Amino acid sequence: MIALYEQAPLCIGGAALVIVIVTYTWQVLKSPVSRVPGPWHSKWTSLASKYQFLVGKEAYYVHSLHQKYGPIVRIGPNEVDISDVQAVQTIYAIKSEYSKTEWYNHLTSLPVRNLFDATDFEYHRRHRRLLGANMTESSLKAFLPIIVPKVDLAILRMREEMKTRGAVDVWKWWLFMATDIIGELTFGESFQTLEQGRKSAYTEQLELVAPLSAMRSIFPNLATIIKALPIPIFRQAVEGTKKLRQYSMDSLSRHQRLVNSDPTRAKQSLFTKLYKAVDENELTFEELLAEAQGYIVAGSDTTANTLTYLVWSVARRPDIKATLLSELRQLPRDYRESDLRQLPYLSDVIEETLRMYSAVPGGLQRRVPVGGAELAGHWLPTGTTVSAQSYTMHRDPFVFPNPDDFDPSRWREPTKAMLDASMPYGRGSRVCIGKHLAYMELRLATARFFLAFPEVSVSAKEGMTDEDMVAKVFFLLFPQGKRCLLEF
Ligand code: HEM
Repeated sequence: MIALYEQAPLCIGGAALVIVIVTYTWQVLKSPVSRVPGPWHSKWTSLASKYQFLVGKEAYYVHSLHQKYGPIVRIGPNEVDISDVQAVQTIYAIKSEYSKTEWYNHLTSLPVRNLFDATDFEYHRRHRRLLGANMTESSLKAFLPIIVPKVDLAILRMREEMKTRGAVDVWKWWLFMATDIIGELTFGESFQTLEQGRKSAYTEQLELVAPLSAMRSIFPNLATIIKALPIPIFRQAVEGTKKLRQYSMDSLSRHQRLVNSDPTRAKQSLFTKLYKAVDENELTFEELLAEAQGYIVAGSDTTANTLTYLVWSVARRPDIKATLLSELRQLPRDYRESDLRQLPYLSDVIEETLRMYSAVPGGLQRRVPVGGAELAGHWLPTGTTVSAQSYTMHRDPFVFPNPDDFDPSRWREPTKAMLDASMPYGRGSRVCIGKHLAYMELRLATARFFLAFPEVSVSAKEGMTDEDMVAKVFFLLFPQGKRCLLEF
């Protein structure tokens, strides 16, 4: 009797465990998501895809699932990825009711939300309206006097590096260029990485913060504990977060004071007009700060990596380079950015790069709205996480024949199916706000680069091989060798 009494806690614990397991099993098995095709383990856990995210391969993993299971695949008990045009049009519609998931909140450590990570529709709409006015094709023309000299300086620095090193790391210089451009357009002053030839302190801090962001996005609860532990890599990340915030606050305040005191002398930035919104209480300074920090991250690696893959892809294909050069050589000597918009092959090369090397190739997570939804032939309950990834959408062989070939000519007369499947900048109400700025930089840098270095080819110096260019994906894509050596 006494022995039984002593064992009671054990029995109660055991019974509770059995109840938990049975309830979980019951929930999993009755969930409509469990009927979506996918690997058996994804019914129970999303650990496999989380692991793939941490090693930079989730986009490839999900793509392989699509090749095996079809246009809709289960990647976790409550998570599916879809590669189906109709479903994509529903999920990422202009007036979509599919909100971004909390995953976006965990990706950044900002105390208030910004355009990129906002999950609330109204908050996002208000910010998009305020920020959008400066990001149209026509308003961005005013910033060409800031952008063009930075492109030219990047080309000059590449020429210098070629002389001293015998090869040029274009990845580094495009990153410096894109960072300096978005830095000056945001803060009204450049990071001057092109001038100094090395990463800015801001970029260095961003890199230190990255491991914690990755950890937080995958294991949000664990990250809170890890942050408090004396592990150097995470301590540095916490310190880095504070420094980034301080730098952004100082720069924005400095620029704001200049704009308010002498608007004619202050350099125009994408945020100049927004100080008025702050004064009129349409936007808080904290929100403005969060937007500025978001712009630096969203506007640097994306454009730099796209340019890197573009020049690398063209440099290794003499036929494509010759066609591009013959078009570029017809430009007047004093050509303007508007002339570049008229060049069809330049545009085809850019589109093909965006197809094959989308800077954000993985799934863009959204939440199924209240009431559930029928997508790609499956009923998904309220709250299911759904995503589509450009990596897979851009490799449908029925839409893009020989999808692994870099073939700009496929864009000469794009089919409706091609346009429907394309999503390098996302789609709908959350489509990239920096898309016109990115196109501007891509056009200018590509034209300037190939006209300056028509003999460019891929370098084998310093052990550079195609392996360096295999892309890793931590939400953003980058070459795993963290370099791209070319020579001319
Ligand atoms: C080739 C260059 C670029 C590519 C491929 C790209 C791609 C994307 C993609 C795929 C999204 C959607 C993300 C999602 O739905 O989760 C996005 C959103 C965004 N991008 Fe870009 N981007 C590029 C350049 C830029 C630049 C230069 C900026 C500078 C301001 C920028 C700022 C943003 C912002 C703020 C958002 C969030 C928009 C919103 O949710 O309303 N991007 N970008």
